[in-house]
Amino acid sequence: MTTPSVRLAVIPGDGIGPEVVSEGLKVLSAVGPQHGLQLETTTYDLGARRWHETGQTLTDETEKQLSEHDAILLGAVGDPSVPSGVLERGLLLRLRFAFAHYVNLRPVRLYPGVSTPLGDTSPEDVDMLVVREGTEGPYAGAGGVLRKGTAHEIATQDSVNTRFGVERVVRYAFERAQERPRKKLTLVHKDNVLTYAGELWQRVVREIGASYPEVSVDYLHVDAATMFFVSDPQRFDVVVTDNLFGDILTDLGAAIAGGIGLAASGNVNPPREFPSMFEPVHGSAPDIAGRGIADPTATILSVALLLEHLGVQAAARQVEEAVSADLQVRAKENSQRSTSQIGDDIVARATESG
Ligand SMILES: NC(=O)C1=CN([C@@H]2O[C@H](COP(=O)(O)OP(=O)(O)OC[C@H]3O[C@@H](n4cnc5c(N)ncnc54)[C@H](O)[C@@H]3O)[C@@H](O)[C@H]2O)C=CC1
Ligand SMILES: CC(C)CC(=O)C(=O)O
Ligand SMILES: [Mg+2]
Repeated sequence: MTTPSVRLAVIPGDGIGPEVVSEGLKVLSAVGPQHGLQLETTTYDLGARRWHETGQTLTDETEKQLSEHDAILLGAVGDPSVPSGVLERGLLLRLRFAFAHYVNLRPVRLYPGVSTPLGDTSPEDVDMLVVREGTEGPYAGAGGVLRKGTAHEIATQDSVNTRFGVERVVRYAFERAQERPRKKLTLVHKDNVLTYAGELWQRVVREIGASYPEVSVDYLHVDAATMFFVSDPQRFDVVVTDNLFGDILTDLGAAIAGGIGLAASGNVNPPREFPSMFEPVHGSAPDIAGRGIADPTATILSVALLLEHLGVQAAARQVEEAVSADLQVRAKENSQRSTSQIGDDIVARATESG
């Protein structure tokens, strides 16, 4: 069966972004066509270089062009030569908000053979799906500064939680929990202190949960959740949480599942009114950029999420199995491979099994 052609926008971005994205594309262009996928890729030069050259992060025209794609693959943005937040807010968050990426999907899975700081832990013990809200919370940009530069300066950063925004992400999380064997949903918040927002999240989970009687619901304060991620990861199946808590929890999730170089994510617009955007959980890692040592696995696993989103499940499994096989060999051989060597090896495994 031939799948219609897919228009993919590629934003390599900054730091290690271009290095890992080229490996993601290598895998995508090797595996996709085996499943009838015709890819039309357009690369967008956005990030620090462009900002220095033009003063622009993202123009309305580029945003419009991006919106005309079926999906986006992003490396990472952010560079020490650009004031903090300019690219992160002006490019990355702008896209997440403009394209209603209200689901920031972040699987936390320990692959066989991968070592974890948790010690003697098996893959079944770490298998969760974090559903992070992606368009609201403290990232919405509400707040401001009063009396700047004085001894009485006040900076506020408000957390925005709309009924509409909370409801749509919670409903998605219940849907995902419902389809998983354990059917468990954990709401993570801090409702003992953030009482207005926390109560809204609790109420929405209760109300929507009434339509999902098979899903068991649990609640943890975010501080306790960080502890249980490490001490008892088995207790988590699907986790739903706000933008900030989800950001922090998923770096921790990456650490317990073998490291930030393995953690994949998707910024998903479930109604498909806008292109969803797939990217590794990590940032631009300026400390290792340009040395060819970044691990591209997170980006390659993000490509698997992209394939799943495009409905080519068999291709997604093929990529994931190739990664899993590669990770098992890594564990045994403890070899130091370059970014592109890892990409080549995963392509070889994926295509020999395909
Ligand atoms: N989605 C995005 O575009 C994100 C962008 N950022 C931006 O990235 C820049 C750096 O942020 P950091 O807080 O340092 O986070 P980071 O995730 O870039 O790096 C944290 C640590 O993990 C290592 N690391 C990250 N990815 C790796 C990989 N694939 N292979 C091997 N090691 C890897 C880095 O070398 C560094 O030591 C900042 O400008 C930040 O704003 C941060 C997070 C997400
Ligand atoms: C740089 C931030 C805007 C994003 C981030 O850290 C993340 O989405 O994980
Ligand atoms: Mg983050």
